[in-house]
Amino acid sequence: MSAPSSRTRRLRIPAVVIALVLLLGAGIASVMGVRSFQAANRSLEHSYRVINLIEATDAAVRAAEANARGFRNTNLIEFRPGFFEAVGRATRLTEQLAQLTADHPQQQARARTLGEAIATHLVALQVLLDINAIEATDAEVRRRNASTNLRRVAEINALSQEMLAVEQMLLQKRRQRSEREASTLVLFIVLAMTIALVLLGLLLAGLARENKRSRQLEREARHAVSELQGALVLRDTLAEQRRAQSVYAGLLQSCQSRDELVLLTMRTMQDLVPGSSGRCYLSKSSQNFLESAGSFGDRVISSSDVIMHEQCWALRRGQPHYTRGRSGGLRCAHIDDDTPVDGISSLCVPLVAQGSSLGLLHISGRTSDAVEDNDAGIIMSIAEQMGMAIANLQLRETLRLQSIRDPLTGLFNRRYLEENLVREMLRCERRRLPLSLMMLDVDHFKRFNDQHGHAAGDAVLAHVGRVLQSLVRAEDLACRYGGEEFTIVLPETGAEAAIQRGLEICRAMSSLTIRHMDRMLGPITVSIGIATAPHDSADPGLLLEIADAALYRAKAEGRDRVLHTSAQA
Ligand SMILES: Nc1nc2c(ncn2[C@@H]2O[C@H](COP(=O)(O)OP(=O)(O)OP(=O)(O)O)[C@@H](O)[C@H]2O)c(=O)[nH]1
Repeated sequence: MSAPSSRTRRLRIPAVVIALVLLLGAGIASVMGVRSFQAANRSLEHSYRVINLIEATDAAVRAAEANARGFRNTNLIEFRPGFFEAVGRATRLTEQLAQLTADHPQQQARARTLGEAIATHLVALQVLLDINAIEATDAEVRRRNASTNLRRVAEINALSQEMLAVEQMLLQKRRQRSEREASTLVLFIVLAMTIALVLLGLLLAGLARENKRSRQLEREARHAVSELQGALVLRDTLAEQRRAQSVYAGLLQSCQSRDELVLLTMRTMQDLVPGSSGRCYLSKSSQNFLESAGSFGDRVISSSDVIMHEQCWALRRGQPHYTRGRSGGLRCAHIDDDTPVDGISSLCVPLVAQGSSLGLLHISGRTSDAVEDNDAGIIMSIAEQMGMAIANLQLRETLRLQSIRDPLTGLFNRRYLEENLVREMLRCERRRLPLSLMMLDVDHFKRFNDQHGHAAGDAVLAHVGRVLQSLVRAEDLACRYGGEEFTIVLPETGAEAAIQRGLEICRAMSSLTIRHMDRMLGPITVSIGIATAPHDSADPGLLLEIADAALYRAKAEGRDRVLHTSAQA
């Protein structure tokens, strides 16, 4: 593409020079032609003037002859002036003829000869006017004179004719030369103009082609610039998205709860895919449905708050499921039927970690501005990180529960009790409210173990744990203190209320029927010792000891009872 255009460009200057030279040549030729035409006209005019002079001279000589003869024949005096006027005219004309033919020496020589002959002839004619002299002349002399006159007239005629013929010939030659020159000139001008016009036409065509090519290149350059700008914007967007993802990954590690994690994810999604909206569903442990845990954006598609596992293609297949408009894939059953289809894209991405399904990210948006390829990549990356974060959170929660819960009864363990008893006592003390502490021990548990076996004993302890959990308030702390001994912290509870609660527990335990290995166990009874702060002590360790002492006394007094340091039930 570049080689021909550069060759054309190289030829352009010589072509312009040639075209200009040809046009200049045509111009000069035109001027020269006009001048040559003028010169030819002048020489033609000159020839015509010479011819006219010859004919006028001849006419003047004839007029002189006619007047001379008229006078001699009629003797009328009127012929004399005409004669002399004709003689004078003939003499002037012969002189003019000699001057006019100065450009042609031979013609001038003829003109002079003719002038001399005419002059001689006119002198001879003048003799005719002198009648007396003629009559005095004898007949022989007159006859000789007449013969001489005739010869001179013939000579004058011959000279005139010769001059006329020569002038006609010159006229003819000049005319032919003028025509030849004119034809050559016209041919040259036509050729020069044609070549110049062809060259200029070719140049203009080349320029037009180049102009078109330049415009095309300009368009391509503009397109390339806009593509580059688009690429730069995309690069910036991707960099911003990478930065947001890295911030998200960092913050994920610090999330303390699923709610926090969902909130963070929704905000991040809002930033990363601003044109879309979405929801996050989390699985309920050991249940076959997912609940909406958070959302972002203005919803363009309506999806159920609770979805069954089988309602979502992504959950069923364990991989992302993408739909685009009416014809772009099957919609999941959790999307409401009456939501618009055309121009809407949606993407369901399962939240998976270590092979187990933890939830679902459902993103939707208008096809033009959301859930495109890049967005889908981001959403899947976010879903992957979120899945792992949820799994980590669950693991942490499990470990935390394991560290504070007793695995057999599900109640808090002794370490948790000791940590939280101090806090609860301080809180109640600040608010000037009482706090009761209950120590509970299963009666004759050794005997029970011995009769039914250790596994049956474990089953009883697990049941006791469940009963205690069901009988305490949410703010109470039910703990397994160790072995078959339990502790319940009752914040904001005075001695009376604590004793009532203890009695309820005793009744619930004695009516407990436990089935283990197809055998009915029980009934069981429990003994309970209670101490209340700040009445008994404001010190957690001491309060425990006082409650334990009350329990010891309850055992000593016959078991299956509740005993408070300050009162007995
Ligand atoms: N099955 C089972 N037994 C336990 C567990 N922890 C402690 N024990 C048993 O509980 C019994 C406690 O017996 P003791 O402390 O002598 O008291 P008791 O037999 O309950 O008699 P009193 O408390 O005086 O009514 C022991 O035999 C322990 O082995 C446990 O986790 N599971």
